[in-house]
Amino acid sequence: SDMSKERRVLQYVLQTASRGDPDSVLAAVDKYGREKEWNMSVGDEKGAILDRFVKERAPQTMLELGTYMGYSAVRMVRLLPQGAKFITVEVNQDNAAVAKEIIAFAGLQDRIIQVLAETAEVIPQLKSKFNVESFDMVFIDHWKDFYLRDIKLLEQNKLLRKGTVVVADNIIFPGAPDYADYVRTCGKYESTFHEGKINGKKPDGMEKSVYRG
Ligand SMILES: Nc1ncnc2c1ncn2CCCCCNC(=O)c1cc(-c2ccc(F)cc2)cc(O)c1O
Ligand SMILES: [Mg+2]
Repeated sequence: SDMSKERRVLQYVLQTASRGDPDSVLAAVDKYGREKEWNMSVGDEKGAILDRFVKERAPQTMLELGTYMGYSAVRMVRLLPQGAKFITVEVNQDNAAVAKEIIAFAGLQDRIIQVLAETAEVIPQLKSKFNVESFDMVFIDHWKDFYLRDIKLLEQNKLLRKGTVVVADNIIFPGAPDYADYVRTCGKYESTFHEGKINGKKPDGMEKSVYRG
């Protein structure tokens, strides 16, 4: 069978980006998405907003739900201090394999822990298996109808603390209305919406929710 779209993106990155240069890897994924085939990575418009959140929080421990091809992992880890712990969870084996190669090409493999699992299974194991006390920052970008279930799992497993910044992609499209309603009204978060288009045209945005502890 011919290769998947994700494999075509990987091939383009390997052929056009510079090994060990995360910015060139991000630029290659964005360029392929603009000129050849769109892909559901967070992209450069919302990515720039994410950059700002990471720089402001300077997290020592970070969790990502939904690795996909590793674009947002490369994007965020390139801004983290050397000793920071970054864990990213992906359920799709093929996409996780593509992500592993993209992350390695960017030279960030020693700074990213990739986990192949359903989020609901791994969240309760993070403290014991990955020696995590709590997260300074979380990026949620997996199945939209799992966002609410998983932020409640993070709360129940005491993985959030006062000041943890939880960022969720796709609040408008494909949409996570139950999640948005929860973080905005439950009283446990200081929540703000940050608009960012998909592929320069489709209205979307990310919710930034700071846990009150
Ligand atoms: N560890 C785990 N546990 C559970 N599910 C897990 C998982 N790891 C992965 N998944 C499964 C995630 C599947 C991808 C989720 N993302 C999306 O579905 C997504 C779709 C769009 C989109 C936009 C315009 C369109 F026209 C069409 C689609 C944009 C985005 O930014 C998206 O993030
Ligand atoms: Mg997304």
